[in-house]
This record gives sequence, structure tokens and C-alpha cells, in this order.
Amino acid sequence: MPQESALSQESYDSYSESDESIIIPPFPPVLANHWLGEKLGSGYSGSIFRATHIHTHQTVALKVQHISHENLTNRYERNFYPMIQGGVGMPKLWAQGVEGCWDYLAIDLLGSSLDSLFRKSGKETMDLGSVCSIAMQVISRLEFMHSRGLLHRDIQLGNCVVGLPPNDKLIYMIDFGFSKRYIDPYTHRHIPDSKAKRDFIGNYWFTSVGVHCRGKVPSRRDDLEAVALMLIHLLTPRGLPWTRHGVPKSDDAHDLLKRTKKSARPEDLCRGLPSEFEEFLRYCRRLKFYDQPEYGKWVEEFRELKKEQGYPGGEEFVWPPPERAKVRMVRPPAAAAAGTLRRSGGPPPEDLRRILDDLKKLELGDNRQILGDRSNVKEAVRNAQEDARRSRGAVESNTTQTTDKGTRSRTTTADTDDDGDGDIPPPFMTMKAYKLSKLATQVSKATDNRVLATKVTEFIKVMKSNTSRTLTKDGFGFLDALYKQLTDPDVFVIAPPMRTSRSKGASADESHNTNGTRTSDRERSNAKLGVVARLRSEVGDAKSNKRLADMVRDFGSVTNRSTGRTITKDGFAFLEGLAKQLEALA
Ligand SMILES: Nc1ncnc2c1ncn2[C@@H]1O[C@H](COP(=O)(O)OP(=O)(O)OP(=O)(O)O)[C@@H](O)[C@H]1O
Repeated sequence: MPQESALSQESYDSYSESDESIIIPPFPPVLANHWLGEKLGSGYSGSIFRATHIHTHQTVALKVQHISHENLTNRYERNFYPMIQGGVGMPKLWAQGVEGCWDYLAIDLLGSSLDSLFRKSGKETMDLGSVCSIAMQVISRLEFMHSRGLLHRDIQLGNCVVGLPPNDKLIYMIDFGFSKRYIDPYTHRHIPDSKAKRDFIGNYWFTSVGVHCRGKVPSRRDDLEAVALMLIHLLTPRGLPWTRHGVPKSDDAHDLLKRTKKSARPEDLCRGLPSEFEEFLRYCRRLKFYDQPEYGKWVEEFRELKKEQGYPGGEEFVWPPPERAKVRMVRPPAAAAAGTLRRSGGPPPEDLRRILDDLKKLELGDNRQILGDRSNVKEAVRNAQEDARRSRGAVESNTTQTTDKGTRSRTTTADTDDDGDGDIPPPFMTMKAYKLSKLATQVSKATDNRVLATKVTEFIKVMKSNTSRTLTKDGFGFLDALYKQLTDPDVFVIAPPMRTSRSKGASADESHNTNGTRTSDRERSNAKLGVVARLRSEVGDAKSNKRLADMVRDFGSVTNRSTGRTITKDGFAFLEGLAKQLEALA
């Protein structure tokens, strides 16, 4: 069953697949010398507890995950804590490791997430003063993370939490499970851009349009765009348009969400809001892949906006928000109502009122919306309701087709694109598993056949160097990644397009003869030896990546169904033939 995160129950976060074959035992009362107390949250791969050290009595947040979880985010997260220690609003890592079957991280105990504070307030929108504080602080946190060569990649309200007193006005960033180095630690260079489409990593609501809808490689600009979307969301009644129907439960619903997100224009999303928000969103989208954002400029813009609008204080996030001061606002009331007018240099209030009245009289046609005309709000609400009805229909009609893929907001395959640092496996992983999972990651990044060929050769080497030639979960992970790359036409610079007659729905153990036609059921041998021997003999004749993909799938499938799951002599010969053929097709 998909495992639901605490956050997803009500709003933003995700679902993930979990391996049904693994029975997760109950959490122990004591772990790594900590008494486990109240559960603070459950997430993608585990749970977080308030925990007290049995000797020092120090209270921490213990993030606990079962080591057999297929996507152990602690494994990635622990690599990044050392890079951010000492930064303002960065949690301190006190201890980490594996005890028994539990992987744990002991971090600073913090307060509530912005998501939870906002939901509990019961308000439709957050007050502008608080949103400006969030803007200033989160942009500064990202500036710090980026200065350490790290992207967050999962900006959302649930991952911004306030500290405990006396740090309760400070926003902390948490959850670095999807973070990634964008500066190579060895060359000190920015990671390269790529035209190949990638599975997205992040969350449905706030991940940038480029990364989520266009499959682009994330960089600093995308973290910032996520902040912009999060701020606009907080100021919009019922939130951003694509967040209104909950987590998509099918591929079709996800596609619809992406289309809505992609087509939403900044001016529509920000109608009625101070211009800074639209400008910030546009700015983020204009940034180039390698650009360094002007963090300081935007922090100052939001500081100024907060002050101008009569909200007390500066960056500090005070919750619940204090009364807005009844001081005369710098921005004239009419300009504030118009919202999208520039903060400074506008005409005096009287002139402005006249201009707006004249504008209203203009014949702009029925469909043209006028800035600040509140009648549009009604229409917008009507449209949104209509939209909601339509897409609810789409979601409902699709729920019957829901696949495990459709329930994910976070891509579980591609999150392994961080290679981890160094060649030392985490303590709970064997060297073989570690090498295989690294190879799987590399394969999913490969963009031509030659690289795939070398990865297959390395795979053979790892499998042969081990006393056990059993294809484990990580070995299958490699084959899955390879299959996916071979079938994805976007991945290849050179993609020999030779179609086989195989139908899409053909079962995994069906095979082809050398002419590319499907073998009959009678011809087909279910015995592993027979199938693998045939694959071995046919691989040299495969003339396309698609055909090779089918063979990889058949090989994985037949090995999976065999009792020993070992790679036989024929199996190795098939893999060697595969590497050779990939070279030939490169
Ligand atoms: N240090 C902390 N102190 C207090 N509460 C925390 C802390 N870290 C997390 N939480 C709570 O737990 C929730 C989930 O945390 P987090 O996002 O780190 O876990 P997750 O979603 O399981 O992460 P992952 O995606 O890496 O599996 C947070 O929204 C927050 O409410």
C-alpha cells in the first residue's frame, strides 16, 4: 500500500511506494541511547520523534527510518548536514548512524512547520507581513545553502519550521533528503545542464515549472522559484490553482496538474497582490541555469514592502502575527488596492483614482480583465469552480486506473541521482549493494549507448567479483534503470529507430526470434536456462535500443522467477553481448 506522509494527509506532501514484502517492526522504545517520545511527524521514508538522551537528557528530534526502506532518505541527508552546520536557520546534527535495523539522525528539536501553523490559523490567506518575513528568511537560507554548494530541491511549507523559544522567530530549513550538490566538490564547477528530460524531484505544488513540467535539471533558480510559488500560494484564497484538488492520484491527474501549472501566467497568479510577488516570480523564471540569484536585493525588496505596508518588525517571523500598525502607509490606499502598481514614483492618490475611473470606462471588450476591478474576482471564482468541477471529474474518472506511479509526488527512481560522497558504503550496505546502486544511478544519467555499454561491463565485473552471483534488489535496480534508459527516446543523442513487432502489452517473458517476430507460446521455454540461452544467442542481432530493452526486461524477469536468482554462464554471456551491441549501436 502507498504510505502516506503526515503532511500529505491535509495538504502538500507526498505518497511513496513501499515494499510490501518487508514487514516493518514497531519502533523501539530506546534507540541510540535516546528514549523515543512523541511522534512529531511521519514522512516519506520514516518518522520523526521527540527523543531524550538517556544520560545527558538532551532533547532532540530523531529521524528514524527502517534500513530496508527502498528509499532511505537519511542516507542522503546525512551527507549534507556537515556542509550546512553553523548556518543561521540550519538544524544542528547531533548524532547519526544505524542501530539494529534502524537508521537515525539526531537533529535539533524545532517547532511547528509553516504548513501546520497556517492550517491551524484557519485563515484563507496569510497576512502580508508574515509572508514578507518568510520571503526574507527563506531566501536567506537558500543563499546560505547555495553558498555551500547545495540545492534544497524540496522547498515547501512543511519543510520550513520555526525554532523553539528563544528561536521561535527564526525559520529553519529541514528535510535535506532531496538535496543535491550543484558544485562538484572535486572540480569546484557548477554541474552541467542537460537537454535530456529527467524525472522530477520535488513536490507537486511548488517545484518550478522548468523542473516539474519540462524535466529540466534543477539549479539555484529553481529553489528560488519554489519560494516565489510558495509565497503566492499563501496570499491566494484557496491557494495556487493546481493545488486545489489535492495530490493527483493518477498519471492523468498529474498531467492535468502539470498543464495547469505550466499555463498559469504570473500576472494571473499574482492579480491583486503587491507587484513584488509577480516581479519575483518573473525574475526567477528569467534566470539562466548557471546564474547566481541576487538574494540580497530580494530580501531588501520584501523588507521594504513589509515596512511600507505598515507591518512592524523586520525579518523575524512572529506568530500569531501582531496587529498591523495603524500608521499612515507610505503606499497610497488606491495604489495598494490596485496592487500591481509600482511601489514608488506612482501618481498622487487623487490622480490615481481618476485614472482608474477612466480605465473602467474604457471599452475593452467583455473578456478583458481590468486591474483592480473586483467584479473580475467573482468571475475568477466562477471559472475556478468550473475548473475544479471539470478536473474533479477527470480525477474521479481516472482513479480506477491509478497505478503506483500515479501516487508519487516525489520520484523514487531518480532521487538516487546523488552519487553520495566517496566510495565507502554506508554501514548498513554491502560493498556489492553500494556499487550496484551507484551503477544504477549512473545508468539513469547516461545519455548515450557508449556510456551504457561501459556501465553494463562494470555491472558484469561487480557481479563476477562477488562470491554470490545472486541478483539482489540492487541488481534488479540496475536492470530496471537500464531498461528505462533504453526505452526512453529522449535520452539518446543517437537513437536507432528500428521498430520491432512486439506489442506494448507483451508479457515480460515473451521473446522474439532473430527476425524480430514474437515466438509462439509453444516455442517459448519457461525454463530460465532456455530463455537466457536464447537471449544470449539473439543479442548480437538486436538492431535497436527498444529491442535491447525488451531483452533486458526478459532477462530480469526470468531471473527473478528462477529459484536461485543467480546469473548463470549464459547470463553473463548475454550481458557481455549486450555491452558489445550497445557499443555497436552507439
Ligand atoms: N527537527 C525537527 N523538530 C521538530 N519537528 C520536526 C523536525 N524535523 C521534522 N519535523 C516534523 O516532522 C515533519 C516531517 O519531517 P521531514 O520533512 O524531515 O521528514 P520526511 O518528510 O519524512 O522526510 P523525507 O522526505 O526525507 O523522508 C516536519 O514537517 C515537521 O513537522
